Amino acid sequence: MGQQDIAIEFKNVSKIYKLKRKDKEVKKDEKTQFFYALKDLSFQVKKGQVLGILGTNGSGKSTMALVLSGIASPDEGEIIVNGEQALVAINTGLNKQLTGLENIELKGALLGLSKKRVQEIVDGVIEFAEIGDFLYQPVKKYSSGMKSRLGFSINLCLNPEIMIIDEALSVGDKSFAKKCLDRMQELKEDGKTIVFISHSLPQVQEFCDSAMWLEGGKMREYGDIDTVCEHYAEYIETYNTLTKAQKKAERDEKFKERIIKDRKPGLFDRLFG
Ligand SMILES: Nc1ncnc2c1ncn2[C@@H]1O[C@H](COP(=O)(O)OP(=O)(O)OP(=O)(O)O)[C@@H](O)[C@H]1O
Repeated sequence: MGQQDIAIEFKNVSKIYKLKRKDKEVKKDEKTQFFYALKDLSFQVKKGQVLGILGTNGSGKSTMALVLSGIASPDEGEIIVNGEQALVAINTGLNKQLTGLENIELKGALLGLSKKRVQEIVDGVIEFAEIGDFLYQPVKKYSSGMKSRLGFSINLCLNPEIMIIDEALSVGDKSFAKKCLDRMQELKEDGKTIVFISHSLPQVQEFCDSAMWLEGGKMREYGDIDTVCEHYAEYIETYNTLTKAQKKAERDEKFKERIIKDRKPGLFDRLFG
């Protein structure tokens, strides 16, 4: 496979977050900790590939969407993206003070689009989002379903080569989710590269041709859709048989593995100094 066939490449990518601990038993100098939201991920996504990202709460899926779309940058490693990418997510990308229309104009200006192109996107959003006069209201007055409709529609109308969808279908009504899925199917048939992050295993399995399973910020498995979904379903089934205390112990154990004990001064000075 040549470099021209690759849409996305991660080379040893890590994302580090700062964590403030308030528990009384934690020593003063350990109140601030750093941990890996994503750890040492290396993989490639081919052009036209439809990749599903699976993982339980806190496994790093949304962080993955942020670094994939360039909203957040990795703290270690390198991400190479060939083609314009757009992120569709519930809570990112929209300015709450601005109206829906102003959000489209702002996005167009940031991307350097012509007036004509922006008008085409506005027309497309009016048709697809079906939010009526709310387009002229500030986004802070929108319900989460409306925000998702607007965000999804803007990104669809931008027609990006790489589309990253983070849980955008989990809010709003079923008929709109169906309309989005139909549109995503068209994008897939058009050969666009799609990264689809969802809590719904059946949705991922139906729509994607490959899957990545994230666990504790690390890649547990990456490959053919049916194989990864089967292993993930088995894991979830076993996990669901655990008691509350066992689940908590497992979560705590995984979290400990993500904490960075060895503070590399250079890195931390650069990140947080
Ligand atoms: N801005 C932030 N600052 C500090 N920690 C963060 C931040 N964003 C996320 N985290 C933490 O990073 C880890 C990964 O979070 P992320 O949201 O990527 O997981 P997720 O798989 O999308 O979870 P969920 O399914 O619950 O949405 C979690 O432990 C989360 O609490």
